[in-house]
Amino acid sequence: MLSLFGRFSSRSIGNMSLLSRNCSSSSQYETLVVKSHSPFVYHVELNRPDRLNAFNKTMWREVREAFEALSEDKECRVIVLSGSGKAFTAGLDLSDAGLVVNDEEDIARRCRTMYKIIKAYQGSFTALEKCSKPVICAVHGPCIGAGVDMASSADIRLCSADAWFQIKEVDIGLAADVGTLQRLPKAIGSLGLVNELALTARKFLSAEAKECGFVNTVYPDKPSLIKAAFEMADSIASKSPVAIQMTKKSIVFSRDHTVDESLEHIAIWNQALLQSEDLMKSAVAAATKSPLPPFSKL
Ligand SMILES: CC/C=C\C=C\CC(=O)SCCNC(=O)CCNC(=O)[C@H](O)C(C)(C)COP(=O)(O)OP(=O)(O)OC[C@H]1O[C@@H](n2cnc3c(N)ncnc32)[C@H](O)[C@@H]1OP(=O)(O)O
Repeated sequence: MLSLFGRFSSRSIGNMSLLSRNCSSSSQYETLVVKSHSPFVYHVELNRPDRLNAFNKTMWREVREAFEALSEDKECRVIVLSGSGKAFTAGLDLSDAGLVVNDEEDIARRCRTMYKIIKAYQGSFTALEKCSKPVICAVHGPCIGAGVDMASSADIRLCSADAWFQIKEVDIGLAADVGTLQRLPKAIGSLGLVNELALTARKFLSAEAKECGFVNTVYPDKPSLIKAAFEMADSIASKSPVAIQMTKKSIVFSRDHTVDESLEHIAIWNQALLQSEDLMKSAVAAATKSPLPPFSKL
């Protein structure tokens, strides 16, 4: 495997298929730490700190597997995503991108292989959006290239003051292709700013990320960021999982559909979900000014 850039030497080259292996949410991963943090709250930590959590082939695969597993895990109601070490992520692993793969001579065959890789990498971040549980993305330090794609597919973004973001792809000769150009305009509501950031690859700092609405809140440092992310997660986990999962589903659906289509979508779902025991339990708690009751697993 050739390195895309000589300076980023190849240290760990994943040799497993992009599209293989199913893990449960408690499985051991090579590039992630996935663990239960508090009742119904899971922590997914990008864990290649010596490579600044750059995405090698194994990490691309494991991210998809982890979020697909957590989506089905009844012990999980909400997920905090963060990075270990000094960066959230330096983006694509330039020594193990999986993009210089082709020994096939024919262009059509090479294209087919490349298409499958791009679709698989897209699927890794779409797995956050498709995950039935909300994902809170807590960014510290550099968040570059694929990192912005990943953060864009989370439901809530928080960051520390030292966080900085960069849609770096044009600097390495790529048009970003795993979600930033599709999701960021909808997250920050300014196509003009997305154009500027994606076309110039200039860095934007935590204050600008907050100002444009990409992150909700900026915390002074990583410990306070992580603490706040888990407090938010605990609050979400205390609520009806029926209500939380449907709220996420409806918000994601509504982003990409008309108001009429989205109202129809929630009406069809809620004709069933309004009959859930969670509604009655929550309504009684509200009426009697009692704390929320425990909810059955979902
Ligand atoms: C189908 C395609 C799908 C997705 C495409 C995504 C595109 C992208 O993600 S584009 C962005 C690619 N990333 C970069 O260009 C960032 C490169 N890194 C840096 O510029 C710097 O490392 C830094 C983030 C500014 C941090 O600098 P510094 O604090 O000085 O740390 P370093 O000494 O540079 O890095 C420490 C260590 O990590 C290795 N490393 C850093 N980034 C990457 C990377 N992207 N890929 C592989 N390895 C990386 C770096 O080589 C160092 O390793 P040593 O062995 O200690 O030298």
